[in-house]
Amino acid sequence: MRTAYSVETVRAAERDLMARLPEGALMQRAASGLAAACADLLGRVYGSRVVLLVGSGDNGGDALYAGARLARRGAGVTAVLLSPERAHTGGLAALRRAGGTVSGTGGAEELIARADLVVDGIVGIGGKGGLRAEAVPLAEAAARARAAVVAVDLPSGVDADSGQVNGAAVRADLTVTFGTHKPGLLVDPAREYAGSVRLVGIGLELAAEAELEALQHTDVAALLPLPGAESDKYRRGVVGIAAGSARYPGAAVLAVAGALRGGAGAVRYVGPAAEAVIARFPETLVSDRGPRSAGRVQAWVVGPGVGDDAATVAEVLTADVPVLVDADGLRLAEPAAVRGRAAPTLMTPHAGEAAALLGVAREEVEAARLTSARELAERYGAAVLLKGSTTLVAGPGGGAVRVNATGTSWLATAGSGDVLSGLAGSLLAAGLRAVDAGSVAAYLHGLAGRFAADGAPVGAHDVAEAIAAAWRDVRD
Ligand SMILES: NC(=O)C1=CN([C@@H]2O[C@H](COP(=O)(O)OP(=O)(O)OC[C@H]3O[C@@H](n4cnc5c(N)ncnc54)[C@H](O)[C@@H]3O)[C@@H](O)[C@H]2O)[C@@H](O)CC1
Ligand SMILES: Nc1ncnc2c1ncn2[C@@H]1O[C@H](COP(=O)(O)OP(=O)(O)O)[C@@H](O)[C@H]1O
Ligand SMILES: [K+]
Repeated sequence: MRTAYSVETVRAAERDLMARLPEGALMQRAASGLAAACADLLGRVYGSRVVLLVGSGDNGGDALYAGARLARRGAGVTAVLLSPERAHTGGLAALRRAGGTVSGTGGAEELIARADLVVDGIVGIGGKGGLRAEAVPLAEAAARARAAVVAVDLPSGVDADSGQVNGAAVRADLTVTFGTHKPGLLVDPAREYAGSVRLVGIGLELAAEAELEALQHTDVAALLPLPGAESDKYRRGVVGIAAGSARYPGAAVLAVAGALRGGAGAVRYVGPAAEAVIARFPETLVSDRGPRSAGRVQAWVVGPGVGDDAATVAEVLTADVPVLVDADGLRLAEPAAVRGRAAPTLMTPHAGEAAALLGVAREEVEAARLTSARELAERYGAAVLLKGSTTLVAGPGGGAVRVNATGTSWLATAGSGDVLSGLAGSLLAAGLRAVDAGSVAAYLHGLAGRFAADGAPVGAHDVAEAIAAAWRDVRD
């Protein structure tokens, strides 16, 4: 499991560790890891031109000490000081001793244009808001330059805890982060500014709960529901799909396609698209009676393509088994009916649907994914899977939010959300907890999207078909 911790937790762990170590030891660990990453990126350090962008805090100190290490290996290193009187004293002295030079911000843009590497030590976890005005032209020059950009701890200007970006921020090719990932490195829009991320251990002991968790292959493999020798189709779980309409039969077909690949032993379909479902998937158990009379299921999926069929949504919400609510179902569900449920509920909105539920603009949700997912989970007392460039799954009781690492923008294709809801519903029926079902489904769906696309556009049915390959890859 990859984890990310809040700034508050990182600060507390740093304090504990610093109290036990000689002064400056932690910063030397950070600088040594940073210099090594810069050297790897440069390939040849000797003779290279390195520009350090140095702010007034310890983030700038890391950059200065790393710059000193590179200067000792023969790089030409210039530090651009944003606040010369407040730059880290020890770091500055170390850089000067190693033969590095120092410059103010005048002329910095030309230096950046000629550099092989720009190290962004403007601001780290001490940052508030977007970049300050004097730093903006430097970030812009770095973005224009051919130099590789390495961010120290975080790209300056992004919010470490939320992943929000308010105003200008540095765009890095690589971020070297210390001790632990910060939430902003894993959640868009900030994630996009970070480039690839390298974690340098500095010995922090993080006792508190993580803010974010990202499942890895082994975590997913441990959660996948596998049939035992004594399994039969009912013991593996039956998932009910209440989806589709005369107008949108395809949503039903795609939700069933996902559900058949999710580990439940049988898929039961109720709704007006039974003919289309059976034509494509003859193994589906179909019923033209309402959800309550359709026969026992261990979990329901309701909503994809149901149009305005509020009665079906309301009926499913009274079920005493886990229910996944998606698409039209999110619009039609009575908030009180969701909140009043005793069995688990998993809601799977995209940003537009989440915005409608929260009563804000879509852009607000996209700018603040983490808080939006948490807020929805709390308001509805449900697990919430927020889809999009970063897929998050928040539990109803707070705690670490799951962030999916496998997504690909090839998944932004009509109907792929229907496949996801069928898949997640199937995992719920097989017995996974709501947060696990959502995050395992997002993981498999993301991998399936990558496998199906392989660099070319795909349709949602291709994604469904690739889910089996995603399972095999995870279990390998
Ligand atoms: N304390 C330590 O021993 C260690 C610190 N570490 C480094 O220290 C950093 C945190 O250092 P600090 O607490 O000094 O804080 P930062 O260096 O992140 O930022 C604080 C300074 O930046 C300025 N600032 C705040 N917001 C800004 C903005 N939006 N634009 C421009 N300037 C802004 C503030 O005036 C303040 O002087 C970490 O991110 C990490 O890089 C690491 O070296 C690990 C060890
Ligand atoms: N930019 C993106 N990067 C990664 N995944 C994305 C992106 N945009 C959409 N997705 C994924 O594609 C799927 C689309 O679902 P949804 O928006 O419900 O579409 P539909 O309603 O057409 O099925 C979701 O799994 C979502 O997370
Ligand atoms: K930085």
